[in-house]
Parts: sequence; C-alpha cells; structure tokens
Amino acid sequence: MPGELPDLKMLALFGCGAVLLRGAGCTVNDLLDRDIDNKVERTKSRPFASGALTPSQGVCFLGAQLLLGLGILLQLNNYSRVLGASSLLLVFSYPLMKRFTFWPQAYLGLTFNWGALLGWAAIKESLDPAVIVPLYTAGICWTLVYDTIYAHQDKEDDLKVGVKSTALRFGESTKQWISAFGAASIGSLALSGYNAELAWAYFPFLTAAAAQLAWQISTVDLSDRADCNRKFVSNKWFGALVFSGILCGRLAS
Ligand SMILES: CC(C)=CCC/C(C)=C/COP(=O)(O)OP(=O)(O)O
Ligand SMILES: O=C(O)c1ccc(O)cc1
Ligand SMILES: [Mg+2]
Repeated sequence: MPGELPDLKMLALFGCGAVLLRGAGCTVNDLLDRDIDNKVERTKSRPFASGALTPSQGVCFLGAQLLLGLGILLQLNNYSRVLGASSLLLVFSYPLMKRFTFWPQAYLGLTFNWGALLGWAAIKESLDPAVIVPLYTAGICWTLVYDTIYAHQDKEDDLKVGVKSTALRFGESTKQWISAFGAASIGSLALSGYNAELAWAYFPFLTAAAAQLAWQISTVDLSDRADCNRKFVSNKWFGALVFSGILCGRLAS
C-alpha cells in the first residue's frame, strides 16, 4: 500500500528464506562441483572438495536446509507456495550449466532473482507483468554483471578444468558486455519502479545505485583476483541502495 511500511513479518520471512535457499544452493553446488573444486586453489578447502564432509552428510544437511525452507514457504499463500517450490528446479540444475554453456551466469540470474517474483506473489497473490517482468530482467542483468566479475577470479583454473563462464566468453570485451548489462539493469529498474507507481524518492537512490555500478565496472581490474572479489562484494551496496529506494519510494507515495 502507498505510504506504508512494508509488512515486517513478510520482510523477516523473506530475509530468512533468502539465507536458507542461498545456503541450499551452495550445498547443491558444492556437492556437484566437488571434483572440480578440489583442483582449484580458491575452492579446494571447501568441505566436500577436501573430504572433510562426505556426500551423504551433505545430503542430510541439504535436507535440513530444505525442511526449514519449507517451513517458511508454508506460511505464504498457495500461489506463492507453488512458485517458491518451482525455484528448486532452477537451484538443482544451476550447477550443471557451467559444464554445458558459456552463460551459466544468465542461469544463475534466473535462479537467484526468482525471489523477486515470489515477493510480489506473496503480497498480491498474482504476478503483474508490467512490474515483475522488468524487475526480474533487471535482477538477471545485475547478476550477469557481478557474477561475470566473480568468474574472472577463476578464468585460468576454469580453462584447465573445462568449466565455462561468461568471463571466458567475453574475454577482453568483458567491460563492454557488463556495461551493457548494467545499463539494461538500471533501465529495467526504472521501468519497474515507474510501473509500480513508486514516488520520486525512488529515483535519486536508483541514480546512486547506477553510479555505484558504473564505479565497479570502470575501476575493476579483471586480471586481479582480489580486486574482482572486492568489486563483487561491493554489490551489497548496490542492493542496499535499490532496497532503500524502493522503501522510500513507497513511503513517499
Ligand atoms: C541459490 C543458488 C543457485 C546458490 C548458488 C550460488 C553460488 C555458489 C554460485 C556460484 O557458483 P560457482 O560454482 O560458479 O562458484 P564457485 O566457483 O565459488 O563454486
Ligand atoms: O552466494 C554466493 O556464494 C554467490 C552469489 C553470487 C555469485 O555471483 C557468486 C557466488
Ligand atoms: Mg563451484
């Protein structure tokens, strides 16, 4: 509702759900990647890659994560329960994509941003295409930016172990590609906010978020692993700016 704070119970449920599902995604990913991760310096000390945990212990842990996730999903409306459960198809198939396509980052985008659809559905019991299509698109384009930067950390190792990524696909043209995806993300966020009738206060935050994105893309040294990681992590600020913009755009409307 315009001029109101978001439902705090929903915010808490989605906060916990995001942490749980991201965790479950990491468990699946690290289980399926254990024979790749043990050949790569950055990942070889992970629990399954190093043998500290057995795959069956991993499956039990995954079961616990998914059960807790189910506890959250059951508190939402029926429409959202189906939508939320269907995200598991993406979560379970994501780790396989890096074996087949140079665009696993796009698939991670489809997976990671499912929550945007779910959030809308949980409140409205429907999906309004004018808002959620550009919102989901914006999330996918944003993921393509930060996960391509992330993948540049591993490009030499990935070549050795036969893993594909947009970092390898884009190569020397990475900055042009991610600039285009960054611009598409900002444009789509503007359209989504406009269609959701957010107040003017949303747009200064979106402008600041665009500046943050432009800063990371223009300053990242793609041949420096530490800098790639730093710029990847800096996306928490991009997320915080967009979130604050939505909040203020709603309060001021
Ligand atoms: C909800 C989901 C799908 C969560 C998974 C997130 C994740 C770990 C992505 C990176 O995979 P990666 O194999 O490219 O990265 P790394 O090399 O760090 O394992
Ligand atoms: O949650 C992670 O570990 C993660 C998320 C996004 C990425 O692009 C890479 C890793
Ligand atoms: Mg991996």
